[in-house]
Amino acid sequence: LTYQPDQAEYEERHLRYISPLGKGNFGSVELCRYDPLGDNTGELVAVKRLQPNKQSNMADFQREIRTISSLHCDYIVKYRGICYSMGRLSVSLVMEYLPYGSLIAFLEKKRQVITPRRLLLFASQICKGMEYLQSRRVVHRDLAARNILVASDSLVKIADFGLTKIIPSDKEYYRVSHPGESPIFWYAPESITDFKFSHKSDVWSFGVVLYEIFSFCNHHLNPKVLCTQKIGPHAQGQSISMHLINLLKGNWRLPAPQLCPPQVYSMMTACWAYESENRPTFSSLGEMIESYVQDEREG
Ligand SMILES: CCc1cc(O)ccc1-c1ccc2c(C(=O)Nc3ccc(C)nc3)n[nH]c2c1
Repeated sequence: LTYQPDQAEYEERHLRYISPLGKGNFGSVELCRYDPLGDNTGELVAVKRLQPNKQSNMADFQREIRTISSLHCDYIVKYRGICYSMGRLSVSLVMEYLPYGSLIAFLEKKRQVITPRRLLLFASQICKGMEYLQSRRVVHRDLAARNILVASDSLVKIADFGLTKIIPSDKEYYRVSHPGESPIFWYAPESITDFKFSHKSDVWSFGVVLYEIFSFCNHHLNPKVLCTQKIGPHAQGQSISMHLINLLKGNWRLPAPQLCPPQVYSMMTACWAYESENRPTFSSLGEMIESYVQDEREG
């Protein structure tokens, strides 16, 4: 019996279902224990089953697996392997299980005890994870607090690569053919108007994640809630995007969350430069955050 800690293929008969973990971009995520010894000593894993009837997603699913199996970074949820079932008809993705769950629930629950310094630590970890993705020419396309998972009180990781795209080596951006269930309130303007995605559009979304973090993911201050309030209830469907674009063109941005340090809000607004080339890079954002943590310590 060879013990292979990071084996790439999981046998379905040893993958024991425990409970649901929520709806992802494709299929749903479940908590399972991989317990080949059958004595409950196996590791807990997060498993995303692809609904077998959605064969159209199979190609996307294979691409997601190829992308994330090549990522190795402390700030990105680790790939564990795959599990074939139904005689290799359907495939499941097996990922590292993060016990604290989503950053949204964590910040809402612990808002009384979390310091701005801890929020900056989380921001710098996400920034480092994004810097790593950029070094691999991977564009996440769905960076949002809902896709950040908490590994411990002092470590968060980027998750859910269902929408990631790899930038072709001869281009600076990736253009998708359709918006899909696009979370437009996290999208850069060029992603809304031209479906263009790049590291610079991920930087825009990073600014929205900073906003979510420093508003402790307060539901009443959620980007979708605030933008919809600003646009007004009468708009619906396609015109919501156009209303949002006009607001952004008119220089409206999400307001500074309460208690948000001015330097942090200026980082957010830098990420929200309308023209993508005027936005900072993840490495410069990382330096800004580090310098701000330094000042705070000396302050
Ligand atoms: C397998 C889907 C996937 C696909 C991908 O490409 C990247 C990451 C993930 C993923 C998604 C969710 C989780 C989770 C969790 O949801 N953990 C938790 C813990 C506690 C509570 C309350 N809720 C929740 N842990 N590891 C996870 C990995």
